[in-house]
This record gives sequence, structure tokens and C-alpha cells, in this order.
Amino acid sequence: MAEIIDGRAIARQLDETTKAEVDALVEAGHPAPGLTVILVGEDPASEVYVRRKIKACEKVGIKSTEHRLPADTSQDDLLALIDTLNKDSAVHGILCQVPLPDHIDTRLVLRSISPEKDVDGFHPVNVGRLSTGTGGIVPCTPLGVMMLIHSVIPDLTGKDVVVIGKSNIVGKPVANLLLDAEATVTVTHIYTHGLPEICRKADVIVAAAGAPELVKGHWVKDGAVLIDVGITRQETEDGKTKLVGDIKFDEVQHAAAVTPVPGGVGPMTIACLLANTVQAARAAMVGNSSSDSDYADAPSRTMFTGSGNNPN
Ligand SMILES: Nc1nc2c(c(=O)[nH]1)N[C@@H](CN(C=O)c1ccc(C(=O)N[C@@H](CCC(=O)O)C(=O)O)cc1)CN2
Repeated sequence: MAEIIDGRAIARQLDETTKAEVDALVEAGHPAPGLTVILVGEDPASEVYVRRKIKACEKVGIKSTEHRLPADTSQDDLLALIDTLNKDSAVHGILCQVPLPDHIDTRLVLRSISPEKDVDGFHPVNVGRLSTGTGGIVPCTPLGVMMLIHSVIPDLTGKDVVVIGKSNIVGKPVANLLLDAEATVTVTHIYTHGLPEICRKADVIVAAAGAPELVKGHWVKDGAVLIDVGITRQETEDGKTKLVGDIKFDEVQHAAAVTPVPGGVGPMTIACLLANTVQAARAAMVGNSSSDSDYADAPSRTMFTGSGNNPN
């Protein structure tokens, strides 16, 4: 029987560390860290995620501000808002919920957020730092994935890890983090030939293809660890909706451990956002924001990984 990796419990643990960091900053006379969340349009899933982010901020003492903009907001107006927030010293973290409406150039918007305030870790400066192992802000979902893996495999040295999915938000950054942890990483995607055979050799599979129930039981070797990043809403026969991951959960009981959907990677994404916000605030408050070691020794970063970025 595979162990279920409880993402909600691990996220709560991380939130406790984050709250302690917020308390320590405030006790030292600093203002509470401030996070600004921008939501453009009315995508129902994005509304859910933004609500959760705002509520989570309250729990750990982060001061959150929301900007809800209509779907027809112009790109220039959005860029002007971000420019104002970049200059506001009470704002330590800025995130723009994606997806954005089609008339807005997402890449341009994400790179307009100051790298120091980019708590999503999507800015090219942070992407470059991650891929060279030189600090920066790590994207929330990949950071959460690493913490979930480390909760069952503390040392990944030499482990064979297959990542399914090559997105900029999950697949590519998670591959970099796994390499930093000395794993042997194979990055694949839905067009990869022989995907079942490749997966069958893996000690760990990170499924992030956005393809519901792609990974079948016979793709998984006995004792593997499975991390399911996919979340697809499906309608059931009785007209209700259910969330489905990229792994066929019922067929993988021979794995050592598996993350559920919901309750696995999702809650970690939000907990890591809070941790990133505190790190950005701390860097702004103590200066030194361009140093390689800004985040490397932060408690929230080292809690499950043992260390920050490996420089080698
Ligand atoms: N600016 C960003 N936009 C998006 C990100 C991101 O990291 N930054 N990631 C995803 C959505 N996302 C965060 O924003 C996110 C997805 C899922 C969850 C979550 O808690 N999921 C729950 C289920 C929730 C449900 O009922 O739908 C779970 O898995 O248990 C949190 C955040 C895209 N956009």
C-alpha cells in the first residue's frame, strides 16, 4: 500500500516556520512583510487560488493587498500598476495570477515585476539564478515539489528522476532543482517516445504534463515515489466536478509513496509563496538583495532540503 504524502500537513509545518520568521521580523522592529496579488479577469480557478493566497497570508501575519482588475484591462494599465508597486517600499512581494487574458503579453508583464519582488520566481533574472545555482527566488510549485520529495527521500544523490512536462513554471525549474540535489534527471513530455518504459526505470516521477491520468500503474516500478502536479477539473456522471491528477491514483498502490490530488502539491504552492514573500521582505529589510546567499540559509528554504542552492 503506497504511503500518501500529506501535502496539507507539510504545508502547515512550513507555515509555522514562516510565521515564526514574520514574528521575528516584527519583533526586531520591522514592518510586517507585504504581498500584493493582481488578478485580471474572472477565471473561476484563479479566483479560488487568489482567495486561498489572501487567506493564507492572514494566518502567518503577512499583510496582503489585492488588485482585482476587469478582463478588458489594457496591458499599459497593468504595467503602470506594476510600476507603482515596484516603487512602493511597503510592498515586498508582487504576484500576477496567470493565466492572463489573451490580449496581454504574459512574458512582458512577468518581466516587468522587479526581480527582488518577484515572489513567483518567474522573472528571467530569477530563472537565470536558479539555472546557475546562484540563489534568487525559486518558483513556488517546484520548491513545494522538492519539499514533498525530501519528506520521503532526504538524499536524492544518484536517484533516477523522470520529470514529465517542460513548462517554464514547473518542468524546467523542478529539473534544475533536482540536478542541484545530485539526482539524475530525465525531462520528458507528452511527445516523448517510449514514455512508459522511461518512467518504469524511475525512482521518482514528477508528473506535470497537465494530462489527466496519463501515468498508468504499469509505468511505475515497485517502490517508486510519485509526485502529481496535475490538477484537472472533470465532470462526474452525477453532474458534479472532481479534481484529477496526471497519475492514475488507483493503479499505483505498488509505489512507495504518492501525492494525492487535491491535498498534495497544491497546498505546498501556497505555503511556498508565503515563504518566498518573507524571504523577499527580509532581503529588502536587511539590504543585500543581490547576494547569492539571500535565500540559501533561510529556515523555510532549508527545512526539508538540508541546504540552499548547490554552487557546483
Ligand atoms: N502567479 C501564479 N499563477 C499561477 C501559479 C503560480 O504559482 N503563480 N500556479 C497555478 C495555480 N496555483 C497558484 O496560483 C495554485 C494551484 C492549485 C492550488 C491548490 O491549493 N490546489 C488544491 C485544490 C484547489 C481546488 O479546489 O481547485 C489542491 O491541490 O489541494 C493552489 C495554487 C497557476 N497559476
